[in-house]
Amino acid sequence: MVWRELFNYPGRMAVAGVALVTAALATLAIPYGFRAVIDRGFAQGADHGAIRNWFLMLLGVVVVLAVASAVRFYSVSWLGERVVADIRLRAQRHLLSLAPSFFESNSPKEIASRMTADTAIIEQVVGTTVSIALRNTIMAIGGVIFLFVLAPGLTAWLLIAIPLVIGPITIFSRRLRAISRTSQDRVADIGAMTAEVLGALRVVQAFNQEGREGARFSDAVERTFDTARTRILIRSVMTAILMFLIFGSITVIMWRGAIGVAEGAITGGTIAAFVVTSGIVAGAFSSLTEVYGNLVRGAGAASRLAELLSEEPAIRAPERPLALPVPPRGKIAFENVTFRYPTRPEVAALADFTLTVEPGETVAIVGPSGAGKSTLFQLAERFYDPQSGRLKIDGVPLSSADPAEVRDRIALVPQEGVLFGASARDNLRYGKPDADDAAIWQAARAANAEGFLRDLPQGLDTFLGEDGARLSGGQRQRIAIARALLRDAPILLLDEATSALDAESERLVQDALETLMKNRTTLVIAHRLSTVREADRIVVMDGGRIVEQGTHASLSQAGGLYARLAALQFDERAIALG
Ligand SMILES: Nc1ncnc2c1ncn2[C@@H]1O[C@H](COP(=O)(O)OP(=O)(O)OP(=O)(O)O)[C@@H](O)[C@H]1O
Repeated sequence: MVWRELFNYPGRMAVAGVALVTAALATLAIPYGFRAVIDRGFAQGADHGAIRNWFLMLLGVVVVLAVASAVRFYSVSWLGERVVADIRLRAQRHLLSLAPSFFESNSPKEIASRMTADTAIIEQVVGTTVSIALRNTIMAIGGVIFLFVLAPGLTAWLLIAIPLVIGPITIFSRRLRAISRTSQDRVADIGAMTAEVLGALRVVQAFNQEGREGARFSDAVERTFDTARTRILIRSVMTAILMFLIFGSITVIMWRGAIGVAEGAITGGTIAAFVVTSGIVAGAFSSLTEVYGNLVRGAGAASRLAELLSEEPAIRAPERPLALPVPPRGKIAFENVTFRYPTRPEVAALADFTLTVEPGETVAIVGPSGAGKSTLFQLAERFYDPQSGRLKIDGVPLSSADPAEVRDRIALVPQEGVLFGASARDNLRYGKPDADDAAIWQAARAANAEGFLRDLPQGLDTFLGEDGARLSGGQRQRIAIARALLRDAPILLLDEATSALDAESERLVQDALETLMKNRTTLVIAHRLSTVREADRIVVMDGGRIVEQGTHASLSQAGGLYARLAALQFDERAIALG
């Protein structure tokens, strides 16, 4: 997946590759230059011109190294960031195409963490780790070849010393990595705990539990500290052992080298070049062992994301969708529909359910909790497909139509007015992004939302805040109604709010709803007496089936489930009026 994304930028990849190799070779050229400078440039009686030439050459290499390193860093990091940006965009587009059922078995929280944490790991791998790995591979191989050319005898010693140093590093780093992971988890616990407590601050204070929360937090902080202490202790010991091994081996090798110089077998410049190069080679090897873990982590992150991206949407348009008739009529029919939620296959949320709502008709759905009322809406919006039976809009089966076209014919007013963290204007025209202010105000007026919208500090530009927390329940409902009015769809799915509003607010919402329902086919999950009284038909549901149908008057008289529900659910006047 990552490769495919990378190959969208071949030019950038080529530049990065050339810079990478150039920088690695320039690094290796520096000790070679040192040798020449020491052996020839510093020789007694050497000619100043020769000294200048050697030093200028060395400076030239340094300039190449500096420029190549900068180009490498920029292009490789650029690739890392770009690839992650592309993956994030693709992932979000893909997630929005999945049916809601996917998120019942895959928690949105976990997916959010994949979008941030896993992509960050990939960014690190592409932007840093791969480049470190390539650079160090080139330097390790090139360096060893160079060392053999310089002094084969000493290199043999070095090849014994390298595993001696790398071995402990590998063992320690593995242990350290495990502890770092625990350490990160502990820090995450602290974050989660803080968020939880602040989110429930009112409850904590109302129950006077600040002390207990403090103690709980203090436990978590101390646990984090203990883990961190183990981590830094291991690191300290590791530093001591490594220092000894690295400088000990250098000392031994130098010692061998000094004997060589004394015997006239090698020059001082060669020794200097040898020490610097072996430092580079050792560094390269140790980086390689370190980045290996990161590469593995990156592969894990990439495969989790790839899995997410390859998830097929459960609902999609057929190859050749049937067009819905124009102009729309607004007829909606459920024909022998049986449906079980994928996560709860043992319960039939709808069982052989048949209902036809004629264009312009208002049908109130009433029933106890869990009767399947909301499920009707879920199927009408085609968030799920029924296991048997079918739904039709204007005579076209939903499964043969394009879901986008079906949803275009429907305006949904959910129980809780959902508000996005955006301006009032954008919230209102959510279902019709091209609506102008005149149309927005007209809808707001019809939804009884004009007054409070005009009172907002910056009018329609006012930011409605996270979850629209700055508006009351009734105001949010009226915004949802105005939104549905603007959308102007022939079918209205209305889930009346159960939350109690004060009488004034209730009346405003009710008036707004009446305007909205005019000339539309309406399916309303009713919680208010006024709604059921005005409906053309009341459908009483229980256990996924229709148990009664009729008007308020006829059903109240029948003395069945409706009469009992009405007595409980609607206020006392319901009984009196019924
Ligand atoms: N997303 C879901 N996953 C699994 N089961 C579900 C899901 N949503 C609803 N159900 C189950 O399906 C049945 C019908 O639920 P539905 O939400 O349609 O009832 P309802 O009549 O709207 O109830 P309420 O008035 O409480 O909202 C219930 O048994 C419910 O537990």
